[in-house]
Amino acid sequence: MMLTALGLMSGTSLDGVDVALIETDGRLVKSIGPSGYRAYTSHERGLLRQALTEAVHLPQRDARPGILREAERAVTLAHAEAVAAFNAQHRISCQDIDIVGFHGQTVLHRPVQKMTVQIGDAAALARAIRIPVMHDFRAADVAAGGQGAPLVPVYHRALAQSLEREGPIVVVNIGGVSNITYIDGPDILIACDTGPGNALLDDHMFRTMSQPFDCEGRMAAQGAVDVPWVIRALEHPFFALPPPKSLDRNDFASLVLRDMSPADGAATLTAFTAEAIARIVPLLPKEPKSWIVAGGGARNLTMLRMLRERLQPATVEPAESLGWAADALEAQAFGFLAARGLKGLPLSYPATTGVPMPMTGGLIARP
Ligand SMILES: Nc1ncnc2c1ncn2[C@@H]1O[C@H](COP(=O)(O)OP(=O)(O)OP(=O)(O)O)[C@@H](O)[C@H]1O
Ligand SMILES: CC(=O)N[C@H]1[C@@H]2OC[C@@H](O2)[C@@H](O)[C@@H]1O[C@H](C)C(=O)O
Repeated sequence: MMLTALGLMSGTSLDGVDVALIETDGRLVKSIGPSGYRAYTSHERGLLRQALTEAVHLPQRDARPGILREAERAVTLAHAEAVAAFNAQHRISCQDIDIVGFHGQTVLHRPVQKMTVQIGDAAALARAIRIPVMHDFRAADVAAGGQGAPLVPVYHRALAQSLEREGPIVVVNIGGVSNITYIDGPDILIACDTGPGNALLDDHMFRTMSQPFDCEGRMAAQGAVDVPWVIRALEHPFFALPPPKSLDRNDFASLVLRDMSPADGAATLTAFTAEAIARIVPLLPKEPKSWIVAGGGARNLTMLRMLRERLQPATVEPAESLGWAADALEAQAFGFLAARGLKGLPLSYPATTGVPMPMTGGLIARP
């Protein structure tokens, strides 16, 4: 049975809430509907940044001391507003939507300690929007010994099925953290995080230029890469680990650039992200033939150039050039995952998260 699913994603970039509608049975994507976005205010972003700092001390995953409670309230409210505005704009009523997939906001991700924490109150959201809400997608995987991330690979696979192209294909999502999905025919699906995405670069642009990100990679385009710094940064043991593997947004936050201009800093951090993505190639079964770049990083032209230089002769193209919505892809994925969760289908596999067996997940909150 086809379901109309509304996916909601608030990613590690802490920029806002993406909303996307899809029609799916959890296997096939029948149609892709409109998408929307509700940016966080600077107050909300500040709260989320504080929540990330405080989450490091969380004693258990459902505890919400201090600022975390306040941040959770803000996340829930922002999502409720995002859905209300989206439904009003597209004249959709709550009865038209079968299920909402609510990722929440990750504030801590330490799978080794079986801790992955996404804040957001699903029961309150379900009451506010009067639609059943599936949430807590990562917990079952982590409890079973998996990484709990990335979860979008099953959606990338569903989209790639409609592309008639020879594998292996890699979809790389450059959000706050970068992750890849390797697809080779109907049976081979491998995934992992690769390293930084835009988070270090965003933090650098904010610190040095009071800008939220390096628009189109213009700042990086004017700078010179500090190659020894990138080589040293890549000595971190994470990069030599084979997939599956995952990261917390702040796993590389302790890496500090030496004193350099904002442009050189942007160029160096962009090169670090691109090089970290390219480092996954020798850890994959075969060299990919084509790369599809999704996430906000696909809008960074310097990032795309640096990726092309490192991944040739493979082709590198932004997801949008295939007609995929680069910004809404993850929100669509969480709509798709909600449909899969409702049907008890796997969200993750041994080769995508390291979970011992294919694993379904998600909990339901009803209005
Ligand atoms: N026009 C642009 N030029 C350059 N970079 C951009 C542009 N638009 C967005 N970005 C980058 O993309 C980021 C947002 O990406 P995205 O929405 O994919 O992240 P996310 O969903 O929060 O992250 P994650 O995938 O880690 O959960 C911004 O913080 C910025 O760094
Ligand atoms: C724990 C967590 O929230 N991880 C995110 C993060 O952002 C990108 C990367 O790290 C990915 O592993 C994951 O998000 C995507 C949506 C995923 O689960 O596929």
